[in-house]
Amino acid sequence: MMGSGQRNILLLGFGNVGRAFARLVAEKRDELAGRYGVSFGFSAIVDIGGAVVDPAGTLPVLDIHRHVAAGKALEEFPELGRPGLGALEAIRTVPCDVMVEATPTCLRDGEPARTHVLEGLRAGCHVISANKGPFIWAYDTIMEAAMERGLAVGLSAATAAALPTLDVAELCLAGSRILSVEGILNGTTNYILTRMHQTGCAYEDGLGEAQRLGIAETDPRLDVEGWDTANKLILIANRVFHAGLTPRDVAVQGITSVTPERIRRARDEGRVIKLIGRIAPSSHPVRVSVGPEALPGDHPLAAVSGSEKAVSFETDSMGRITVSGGHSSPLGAAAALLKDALRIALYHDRSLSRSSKASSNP
Ligand SMILES: NC(=O)C1=CN([C@@H]2O[C@H](COP(=O)(O)OP(=O)(O)OC[C@H]3O[C@@H](n4cnc5c(N)ncnc54)[C@H](OP(=O)(O)O)[C@@H]3O)[C@@H](O)[C@H]2O)C=CC1
Ligand SMILES: N[C@@H](CC=O)C(=O)O
Repeated sequence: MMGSGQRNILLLGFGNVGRAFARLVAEKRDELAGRYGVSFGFSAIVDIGGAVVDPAGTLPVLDIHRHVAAGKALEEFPELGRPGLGALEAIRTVPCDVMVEATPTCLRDGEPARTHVLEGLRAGCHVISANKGPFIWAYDTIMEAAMERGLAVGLSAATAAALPTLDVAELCLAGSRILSVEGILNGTTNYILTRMHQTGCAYEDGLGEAQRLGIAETDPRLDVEGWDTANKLILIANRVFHAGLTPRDVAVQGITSVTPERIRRARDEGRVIKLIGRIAPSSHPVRVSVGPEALPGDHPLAAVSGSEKAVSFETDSMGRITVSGGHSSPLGAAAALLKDALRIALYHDRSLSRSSKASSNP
């Protein structure tokens, strides 16, 4: 537990991202201890059928990973498996310092992850999330619950993961006014559009490939209908501009109507079609929109290809800052979760113990 040197993690969801995260943390255990003096253990991992539990935080994560990769159910892991143990029961009964949410994003109401996050905070855990659902619907409620308890909420993995978006806006651009944000924030659609551009294939073919890479959402309509991009923009707008937005407030168009013919026409004109998300921070209310656009070849986002992403901030005093790369992948999402977990361990916990101050940001 907190202060004993090891931070224990309760992980919800053991799919592409959950597995990549558990494995990354286990494989980097010695490196993290050596470089940062921080050590993480897992006290519970939960998926839809049950859980594995070890309140001491010594779950043999790599063995569990191998067990699941061999096609066996998580909850059937010898001795530590708990068939039928659900997320809420695990949150209420298994001690942890940090709860990681990596279950599927639900656009309709953010559940059940929204309840998981609030219960995790009530149980006194910091929360880091790859899941956008809770925060598109209940951002302010969740942040208030965290602030009241002096707990941190990390959203790097939910806001384009390996591509830093919040860090750039909040840290690198501190003191500058952000006039506009535009970006390619969904790797799946950028992968599909790139394949269509290169090979003339239909969008369904590119989607199958993105699913095999493990980057498409559990429900891939979120990707191709533009909602994953919109959800990331809502989180960025709510965090950076205190916009108070939900999915009801955004104009979203995806790529399902982008035909090979339209791609060809754009190419003949020296243009490239990309799914672009925009935030206009100074409009009231803050305006967020998503849709396919035919960019001229020299546009800073035109060369972003495959599952890579990019974000571009226009500022009053630093000019235009564009960050690109950070391709979508379960490993990239895992690395973003690890970044938030480390930051909580290094800065939040220590400053809390020194000053007893609360903060909602890791
Ligand atoms: N894939 C990526 O590259 C990225 C994904 N994300 C986000 O990460 C989250 C997870 O994505 P991903 O790993 O790809 O999705 P997967 O579909 O691969 O994995 C989801 C996991 O959650 C489990 N699960 C579903 N419902 C529950 C529940 N009620 N309680 C406990 N576990 C549950 C599933 O169990 P079971 O398999 O048994 O059904 C599965 O283990 C999503 O919210 C996504 O938006 C963020 C960044 C990148
Ligand atoms: N489906 C997303 C991954 C998670 O955010 C993407 O394709 O970028």
